[in-house]
Amino acid sequence: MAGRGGLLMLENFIGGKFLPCSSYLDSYDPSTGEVYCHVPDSGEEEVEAAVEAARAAFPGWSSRSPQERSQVLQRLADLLEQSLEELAQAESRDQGKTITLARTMDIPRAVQNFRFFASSTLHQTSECTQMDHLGCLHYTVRAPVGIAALISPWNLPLYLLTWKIAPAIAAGNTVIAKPSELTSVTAWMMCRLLEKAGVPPGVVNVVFGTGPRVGEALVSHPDVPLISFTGSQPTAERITQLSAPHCKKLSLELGGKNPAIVFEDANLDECIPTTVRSSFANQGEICLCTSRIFVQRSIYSEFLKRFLEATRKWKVGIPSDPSADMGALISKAHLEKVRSYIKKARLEGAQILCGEGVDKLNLPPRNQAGYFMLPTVITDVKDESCCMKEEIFGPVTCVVPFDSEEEVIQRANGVKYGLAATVWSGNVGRVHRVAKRLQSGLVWTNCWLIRELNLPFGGMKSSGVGREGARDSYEFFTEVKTITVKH
Ligand SMILES: NC(=O)C1=CN([C@@H]2O[C@H](COP(=O)(O)OP(=O)(O)OC[C@H]3O[C@@H](n4cnc5c(N)ncnc54)[C@H](O)[C@@H]3O)[C@@H](O)[C@H]2O)C=CC1
Ligand SMILES: N/C(=C\C=C\C(=O)O)C(=O)O
Repeated sequence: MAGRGGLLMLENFIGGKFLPCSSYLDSYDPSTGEVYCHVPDSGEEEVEAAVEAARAAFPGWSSRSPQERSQVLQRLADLLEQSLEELAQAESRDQGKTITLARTMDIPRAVQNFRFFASSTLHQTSECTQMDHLGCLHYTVRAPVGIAALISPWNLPLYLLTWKIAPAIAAGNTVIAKPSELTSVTAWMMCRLLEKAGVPPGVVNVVFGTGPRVGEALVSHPDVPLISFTGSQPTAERITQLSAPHCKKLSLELGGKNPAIVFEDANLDECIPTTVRSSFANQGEICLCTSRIFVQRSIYSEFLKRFLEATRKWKVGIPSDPSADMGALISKAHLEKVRSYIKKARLEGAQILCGEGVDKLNLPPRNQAGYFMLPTVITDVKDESCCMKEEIFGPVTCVVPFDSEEEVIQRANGVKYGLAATVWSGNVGRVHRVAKRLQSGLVWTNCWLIRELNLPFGGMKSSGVGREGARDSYEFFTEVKTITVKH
């Protein structure tokens, strides 16, 4: 919808209707630094209306059969797929990611999320045990919980939001989604498809705005018993505090400081291009991205030389350029934060081998104020450095040598996060041994980001609470009851 100054103006989606808001936020095109869209700056009033709509829709939606709900999800997947190109263009512009990534990863995965949970929800079973000596049979039943708050970040906007909406509504809940205020457009576009897909009014409500205003009103609302959140650890702490008085169910998917461990028997022809991708895909703005690369000393020099060559070929370009490997970072503030880590590394005596401050970035005049930076490789950095400890969430990776298996396991585990590790080795015994000892919710060996949606996804330590996936999401979005029958 065109609004003030011909710019796109989004509206909240509550009870099946698009509703204007009394105030709006500016949303920037990361590739130019210009305002191109206005996003509702919602607050308590909008949350109250969304809760009312979600509450009214719950009895009807939760009493439909899984098959009926599944059909609605399948129709929504089909409609999203029919709009794939339009959604990909919008996601790329709104987030700064390349059009290629939006086309081949973000939007296809959003479609797949609905298809996957439309199917998996049909195959959930409950438990039953016998106690014949007492003449008892025990079984479990599961029921949707109620109104779910779904809060998502800006890095994979529709991908991560639909990863929450799909299982929540498949299980019979009604939802209030709050996308990141920095990337709201594709969620709003999805709302335009809900009625046609057969989603009844009030089953999916979307309120736009900032975390401190609308986010906090949502998570502290007494009639919202469960919260699924993906984002940063400080925000997760705040949400935990606000929800604690109500004992809400929480699923928290947080950040990472993910190690790649490259042993001397690794296949470098596969390892190097994959590790460039795992470090810099989506501008390094994926919680699963590699940011600490431990390389066995005997191959360290060769690895570094080849890794740098490959990184220099990783093309930074405007998001609409189909040949670009990397687009713009999400915001000016985020770009400055990422750059500040390079400055700190320099002050600590680390070497910046390529990228920020070393190589020149060529951009068209229109994009000079965009939030671009080059993929950056740091070496000679200590494990205690903030670049090796903190989540940078940008196109920055550190490469350091190691000597033994035991040493590298200790060092890889020596951070507060525990989300995703990669292990590169041709020795199958070592791969299993190391994977087992890493403190990490996910370990990819000789590959990265191959997702099996059935299996648990999530992190340990400060990387999160709970898991998502076919069974895990179903369990989170339902309440279980154990029934004992004496016969
Ligand atoms: N999945 C991940 O691991 C992600 C990690 N991050 C990390 O977080 C850093 C900051 O990025 P942000 O966008 O500020 O992440 P954030 O955690 O503040 O934002 C994520 C979502 O939470 C909402 N939110 C923020 N404060 C809230 C509050 N008090 N109550 C309820 N909802 C709230 C935001 O509006 C957004 O929808 C990044 O630099 C990166 O390090 C960011 C995005 C995703
Ligand atoms: N949660 C994030 C990525 C998830 C990817 C997936 O489910 O495949 C993130 O980057 O925040």
